Amino acid sequence: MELDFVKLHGLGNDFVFMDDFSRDINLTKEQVALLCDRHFGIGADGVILVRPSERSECAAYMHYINSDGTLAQMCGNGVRCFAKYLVDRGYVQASDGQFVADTLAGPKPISFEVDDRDKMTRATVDMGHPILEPSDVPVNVPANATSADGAAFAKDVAITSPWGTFAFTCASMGNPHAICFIDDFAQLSDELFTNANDKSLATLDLNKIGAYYESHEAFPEKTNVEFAHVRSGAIDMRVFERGCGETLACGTGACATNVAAALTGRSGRENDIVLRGGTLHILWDENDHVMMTGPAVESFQGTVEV
Ligand SMILES: N[C@@H](CCC[C@H](N)C(=O)O)C(=O)O
Repeated sequence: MELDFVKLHGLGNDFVFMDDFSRDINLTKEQVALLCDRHFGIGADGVILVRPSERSECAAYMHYINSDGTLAQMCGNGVRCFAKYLVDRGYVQASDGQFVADTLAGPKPISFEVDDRDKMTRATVDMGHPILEPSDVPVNVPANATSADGAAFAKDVAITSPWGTFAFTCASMGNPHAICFIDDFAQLSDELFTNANDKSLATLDLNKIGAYYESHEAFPEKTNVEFAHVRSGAIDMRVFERGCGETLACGTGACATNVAAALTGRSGRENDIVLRGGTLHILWDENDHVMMTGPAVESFQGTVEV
């Protein structure tokens, strides 16, 4: 079968988009893995099928599939690219400046900016409220803290690994995240770094430690794993994503990290989250909504045989 595709990315977190308004694309896990393969396929972190929405207020439905073929409820970088796909192809009027995207995690209102050719450049997505109750994240640990709004959550919960014990704060943005803040990388085992003479977030061996925690028994639906370092005015973050491994950026991960930093008293509620692929601006507002702002870029389009 030949399928048309468009490749888009948000800060290097990249996706193969396909028009599935007729709902007749049914990809197997193997086909998704091949499309996402960087040597034998197009190369991407996930596939996004653009489908009709059953909600009258929504322009379309984003069906997100990780590169290993598993479904995820939400994708922050993907939903900005979804907005660009819809605006640039005229499914959403550029002059409207806003619309609502439908996702497995519910409707997400989006406002966007366009350039002088009416192509979308940046978007702010209302990602909704974070889910903090541990059983809803889900994470199999009891809540050990309460937010200023009275929400119980798992704060800096110690979970052991073969390389030492790490403290995770857990939150869901529709999909699960476990965030570990590290102040001093020099204290960690040499085995966790690709260069033990330069221990930093940049040299942390995420393929080792991220993969371990992604599938840890504490996380019944697996988890996205973030390692973060708070500095003045910004938070540096790297992510090992459930179902695709390390990516250059993760929108939901940036939102969850911002929430976790605020919840644990490490920062305020508004931060630049600095990822390998660039920076997202995240605000956890007074109405308990997390607002994510960042770019979306189209790379190329083509036809592929699956
Ligand atoms: N890259 C995404 C998240 C994609 C889904 C994730 N891997 C999961 O399985 O939950 C983002 O930008 O949020």
